[in-house]
Amino acid sequence: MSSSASSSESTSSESTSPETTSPGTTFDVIVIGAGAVGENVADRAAQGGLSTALVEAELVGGECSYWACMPSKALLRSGAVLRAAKKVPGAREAITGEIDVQAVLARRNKTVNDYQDDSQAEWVAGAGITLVRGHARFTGVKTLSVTDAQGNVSQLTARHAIVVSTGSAALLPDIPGLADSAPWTSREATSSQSIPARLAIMGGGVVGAEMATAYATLGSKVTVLSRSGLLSNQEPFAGEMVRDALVELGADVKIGVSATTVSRDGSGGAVTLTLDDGSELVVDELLVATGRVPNTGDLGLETIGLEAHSWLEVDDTLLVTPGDNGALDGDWLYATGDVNHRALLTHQGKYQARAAGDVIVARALGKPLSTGPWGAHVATADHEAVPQVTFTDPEVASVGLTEAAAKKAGYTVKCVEYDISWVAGASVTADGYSGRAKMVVDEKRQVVLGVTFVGQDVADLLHSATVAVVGEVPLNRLWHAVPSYPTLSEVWLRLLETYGRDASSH
Ligand SMILES: Cc1cc2nc3c(=O)[nH]c(=O)nc-3n(C[C@H](O)[C@H](O)[C@H](O)COP(=O)(O)OP(=O)(O)OC[C@H]3O[C@@H](n4cnc5c(N)ncnc54)[C@H](O)[C@@H]3O)c2cc1C
Ligand SMILES: NC(=O)c1ccc[n+]([C@@H]2O[C@H](COP(=O)([O-])OP(=O)(O)OC[C@H]3O[C@@H](n4cnc5c(N)ncnc54)[C@H](O)[C@@H]3O)[C@@H](O)[C@H]2O)c1
Repeated sequence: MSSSASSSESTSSESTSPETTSPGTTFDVIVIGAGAVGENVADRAAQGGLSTALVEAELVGGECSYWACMPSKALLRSGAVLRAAKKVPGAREAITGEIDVQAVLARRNKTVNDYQDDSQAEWVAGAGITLVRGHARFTGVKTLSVTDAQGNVSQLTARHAIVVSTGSAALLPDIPGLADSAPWTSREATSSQSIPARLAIMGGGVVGAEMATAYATLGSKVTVLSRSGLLSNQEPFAGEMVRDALVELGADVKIGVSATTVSRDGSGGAVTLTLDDGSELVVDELLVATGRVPNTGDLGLETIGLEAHSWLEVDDTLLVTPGDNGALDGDWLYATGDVNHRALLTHQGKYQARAAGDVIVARALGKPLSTGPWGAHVATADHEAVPQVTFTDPEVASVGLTEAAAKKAGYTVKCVEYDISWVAGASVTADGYSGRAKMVVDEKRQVVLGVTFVGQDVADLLHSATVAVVGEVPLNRLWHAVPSYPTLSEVWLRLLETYGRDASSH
């Protein structure tokens, strides 16, 4: 399932390429965690000619493939297609029944390959990477022990680098009774084989908003408890539009309300939440979607002078920043993906993986480094050019800085907004199209700092904005990027027109 399924040989003259893993095996590079990110680091290192081991405790493919991106999108897609068809006369009349929940769950199961990772393990082998199954723990500088499912322990040593790509897990807030109430996390929400009649969701972030959309569509009576507005890291109108849509789907969205205690009646009984507005909520399942913690609790970090349970702070080449920790001397410890807390997104982690894999190869082989901003060996885009699509209905697609974030960062900005329903492409897409776009412009440099699109089918519009932000394309040049008629991308032209054209600067 990895995006870059090319094969490679470990041909470096200084490399050893073991056939099997045995006590004391040495590799050039060891990657801990075969999620989407770890797979890509290992692939780049192997393609660069380094002998590479990939250690995985659960399923090759990680969270994204089995319990996050892919199953969540599978749960959401059928409802989105159905609603889209209902907005187009001719198609609408052809809909003769309700959503088929069992078929949706079956398609989700197929999407996650029934929780089997053989095809991904096959890809790893084909890429010339040695897969080591088991739980890795540091035992010292450049050394690890790996404990497999049978309890056998083997030792691995890295010649050049170890990369921690162990991802993150759901955070459970410290609310009395919560941990003992068998709450759902994103894992249960994305893998459930049935739809609870009543589902409460704690947290109005991305997981909360997406799962509220999915479960409300699939028949649950959903109640969302959100301390702040929904999707509070986005432009405010995004969360407001998603909230309105959820209410239309029959969900109850309680803003500014938190649970103070949680309890469950016996095993598998109803869950009761007491809320800080004085009310009580009784549901069949409670999904906790209140953020993430790093998978660094049982990693032996103490043996190399780092703290267990901490996020691993890295520089732009993805090296764990050493501070005054002598154990990290020699540029050998890297962290990529969720575990470094830079941008908890698969695509951004894979971007880091490409930079990290390549810089490890360059450092190992003494090749020139390209570590200035936007160089080949750095993850510059993590700072101010991160794209993200939230697959609610309407979708929220954004890149770069929001107005609030840009002002906080010290930019002088001018922002323009536009109602996407006014472009011709929107009226073709759906009757009664509802959507909004916003562009944040750096007034000084006349470049786009951030763009947000909210509406049906805006996800694939996003890359145009990402190119504009990353390329720092001047506004006067963007006028020459002509959007095709009649597509949703004409919103670009409208945003520019709303901003105004300065002919003197051309
Ligand atoms: C519900 C949900 C939906 C999401 N949807 C999207 C989306 O649509 N798009 C998007 O871009 N992002 C999405 N994300 C975020 C995305 O899932 C993560 O950013 C991504 O999975 C991070 O990849 P990773 O490789 O860093 O970590 P992971 O995918 O978590 O992989 C880490 C791997 O390391 C293994 N591991 C951990 N510790 C050890 C150890 N000690 N020894 C050996 N192996 C170990 C784990 O078993 C795991 O396989 C979603 C997240 C959630 C929760
Ligand atoms: N489509 C996507 O790209 C996608 C989808 C799902 C998840 N993800 C990624 O996964 C990560 C985790 O998502 P998430 O939704 O768990 O985290 P999040 O940080 O996006 O949202 C968590 C929300 O929970 C709230 N919260 C925290 N404690 C609370 C409490 N005690 N009671 C009520 N609310 C509380 C926070 O204020 C916040 O709004 C995100 O960083 C996201 O980028 C991405």
